[in-house]
Amino acid sequence: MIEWIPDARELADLELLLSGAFAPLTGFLTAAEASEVTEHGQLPDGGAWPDPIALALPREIQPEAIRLGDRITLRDPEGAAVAVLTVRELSGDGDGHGHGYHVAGPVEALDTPAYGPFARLRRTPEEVRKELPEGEILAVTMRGPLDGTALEDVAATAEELEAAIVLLPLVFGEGGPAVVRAALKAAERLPGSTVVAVPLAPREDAEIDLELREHVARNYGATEHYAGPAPVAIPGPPHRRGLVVFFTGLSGSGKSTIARGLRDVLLERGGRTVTYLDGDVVRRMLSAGLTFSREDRDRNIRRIGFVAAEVARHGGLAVCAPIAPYAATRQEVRAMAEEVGADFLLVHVATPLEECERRDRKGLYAKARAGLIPEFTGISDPYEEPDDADLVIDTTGMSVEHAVSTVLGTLTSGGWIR
Ligand SMILES: Nc1ncnc2c1ncn2[C@@H]1O[C@H](COP(=O)(O)OS(=O)(=O)O)[C@@H](OP(=O)(O)O)[C@H]1O
Ligand SMILES: Nc1ncnc2c1ncn2[C@@H]1O[C@H](COP(=O)(O)OP(=O)(O)O)[C@@H](O)[C@H]1O
Repeated sequence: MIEWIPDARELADLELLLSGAFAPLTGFLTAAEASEVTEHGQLPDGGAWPDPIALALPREIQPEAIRLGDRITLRDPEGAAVAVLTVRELSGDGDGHGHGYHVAGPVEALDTPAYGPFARLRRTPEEVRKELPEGEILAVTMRGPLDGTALEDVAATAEELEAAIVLLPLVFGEGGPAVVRAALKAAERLPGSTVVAVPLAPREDAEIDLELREHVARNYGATEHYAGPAPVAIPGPPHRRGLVVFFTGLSGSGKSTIARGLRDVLLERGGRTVTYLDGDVVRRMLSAGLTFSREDRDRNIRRIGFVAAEVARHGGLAVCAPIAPYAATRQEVRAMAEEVGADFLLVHVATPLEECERRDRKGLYAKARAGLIPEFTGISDPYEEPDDADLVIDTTGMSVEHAVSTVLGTLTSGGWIR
């Protein structure tokens, strides 16, 4: 049976497809529907629709594994089966790894109990419409608090139209619960108003975002839509934000030595909590039993990324120092950190192979050259040089202290430490 976990944005769209908030859509769009939407802002039947709601085939699933008519289970990250999608179309010009493919088809809800913050406020348009009074309905979509002016505007508009008010906090990502709290607060000032949480992920294009908000509002019974002001994003200062410092480089390049030195200096200075995910400790605990195949290296790096992002989610500073030879996997870890609102710093310890091999502290290169260790990075296994490093250090002829203070300099100039 084929099943997977769509990404956060796809899951949010899925919830709206299932609840009817994306009506008339009942599933993920085919390529033809999507191009009609993108080019003409409408569905093939002529109805206006702003955004191609698409579902990507995950890289680990081969396109050949998908057949028309297959029923695919879609799960949330905690494993709960959320919906079944019946495949109507598989489209795309993938690169052979399933990348670039999209799966289209109708979705059906499974009877999954709702959980998550404010789950009780995530109600379907049908339920909400039933409870609303006859007459005008003013729906307010919000991505942040309603300031005083906006509150006055909403109250005045509702009065003028003699409309009932529905507040629709648009919840997506870490900031979701705060938007619902803002809506509940606004509701106290707007008597008779109803609050319904809607998992609508923001769209990059402001016009599309607004149109989509209007569609959702209409489905919730709105005769009039008020788009709440865009939130003023004030990210905390860098020294309070979570940070992942991720060293990558060949074996013997100096990653662990610099990472340990950095950890020690940070602990001596104080002011930040530090978690050092030592490569050996990770391989012994988190990744026990994994080999050095591409799949296992990727698993290892994703596990490190997961833990580091959890540390950073709470404002901590995580230092990691695996080889991490694959660019795409390093990119995934960067995305994991950024998804929780943390910063990510990639440090490429670019000591050349010759120098690493000359050091050969553990005698591994000699063994690898002798063919005793298969798939050894740099000898018989690839290392993809980063082109997105925030800092590059070649430690050849450099003291350890100098290398550590170079990283420390970057942290200071970026404001992560004071
Ligand atoms: N085949 C092969 N290739 C590379 N390295 C090997 C291999 N087998 C064992 N070792 C030892 O394992 C250390 C690298 O582990 P990592 O977890 O950092 O590797 S990876 O990021 O998952 O690729 C690495 O340690 P460091 O020298 O600290 O980098 C090696 O000592
Ligand atoms: N400037 C430097 N920075 C880091 N390590 C250095 C430096 N100069 C020499 N070395 C030596 O290089 C070796 C690097 O080993 P290690 O830190 O375990 O590398 P990795 O974790 O990348 O495998 C150590 O023996 C270390 O003393």
